[in-house]
Amino acid sequence: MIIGVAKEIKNNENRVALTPAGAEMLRQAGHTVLVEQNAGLGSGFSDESYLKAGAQIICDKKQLFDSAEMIMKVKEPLAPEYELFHEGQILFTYLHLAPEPELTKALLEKKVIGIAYETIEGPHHSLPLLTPMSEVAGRMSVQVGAQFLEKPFGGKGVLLGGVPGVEPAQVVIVGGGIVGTNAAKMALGLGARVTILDLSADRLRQLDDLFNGQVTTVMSNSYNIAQWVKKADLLVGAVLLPGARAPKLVSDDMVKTMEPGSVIVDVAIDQGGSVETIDRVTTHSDPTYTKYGVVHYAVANMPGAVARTSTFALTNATLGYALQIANKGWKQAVQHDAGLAKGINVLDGKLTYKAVADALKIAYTPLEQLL
Ligand SMILES: NC(=O)C1=CN([C@@H]2O[C@H](COP(=O)(O)OP(=O)(O)OC[C@H]3O[C@@H](n4cnc5c(N)ncnc54)[C@H](O)[C@@H]3O)[C@@H](O)[C@H]2O)C=CC1
Ligand SMILES: CC(=O)C(=O)O
Repeated sequence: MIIGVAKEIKNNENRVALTPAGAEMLRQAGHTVLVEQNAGLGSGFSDESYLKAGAQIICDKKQLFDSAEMIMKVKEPLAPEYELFHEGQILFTYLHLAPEPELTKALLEKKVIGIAYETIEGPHHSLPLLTPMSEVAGRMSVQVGAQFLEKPFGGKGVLLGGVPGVEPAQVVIVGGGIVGTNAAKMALGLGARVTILDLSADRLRQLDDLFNGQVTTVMSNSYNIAQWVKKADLLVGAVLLPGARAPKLVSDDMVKTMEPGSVIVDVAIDQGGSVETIDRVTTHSDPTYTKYGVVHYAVANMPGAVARTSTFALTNATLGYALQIANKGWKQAVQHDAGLAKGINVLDGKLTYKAVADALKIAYTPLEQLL
């Protein structure tokens, strides 16, 4: 198979979908790997390192897209990329289609085979290609939250851990999955008080065990969320209903009860965001805005800022799937791996992921009907 690795164009997106090691493994399996010029630079990989691994460097983005049977990316395509796809081309990347009607329309019109990292399933409904970036973003949420709590960054001037004689800050995390757990680890490590709300009583039990009672676990409902949002110095949005638009769990009225200079980091923004006062996606170059005196951070590609760590973590998880798709062809690969099949969101002009179809009010076609 001819595989094209595109350079990312999103604001401060420094990750790349394939490392030189991955290029070498695909080459050894008999595939042709085309890498867009400078695609790896933001993660510390030179064009020479890809050439040494047996890849070819392509200077022209259009030529790369025209030649490749499978395009590997990190982030969802942006408008200037929509035109570059061709019918039957495989796109292997994060897609997050539920909040993206224009992108979805473009991929359907182009009849692209869109395999979304974030909906591929592993054992027990785990999300193996989302997990590594959720680990990164969960950890970062506390790092960036701590910074924006500082006065020069618009915050109330509170140190997460406090100091002897001065109480620590209160971190409230809505959603106790991978992002939530990693945020809690960092916040506890810095000495903050931590509360996690989740819908699943089993998950709350696991968190209580995992943190040995050091975090407060609370059942998620609108009453409890309102109580805890009011107390939060740092609020982290970390919910997910796979594929679907994130539920707006934190209302406008709840945010109004927060103290001025408190901070919200809504990690779930890539699925549309879980906080009502977040009405726009922010970027690494302009990461925050203030509403009702509260600092809002809503960057949809947080791991792009720590690209070297993130690229290794992401490609550790994606490469095996890329090899399956390239070696067997997409159809056989999904027929052999039901978890990989869950990644197919669009195929042959049809929407094949139910939660996305429901969010966008587009007809849903079960994948099995198209195989
Ligand atoms: N902004 C960024 O750069 C990044 C964003 N993300 C996003 O972070 C979000 C969370 O991802 P993960 O932690 O991996 O998901 P996860 O599936 O591991 O955890 C989600 C948790 O939310 C809980 N939940 C669902 N509905 C809830 C409700 N009403 N109240 C409270 N909890 C509820 C679930 O029970 C689950 O424990 C996703 O949208 C993911 O795409 C992940 C990585 C990077
Ligand atoms: C998960 C995701 O959207 C990201 O890593 O950017």
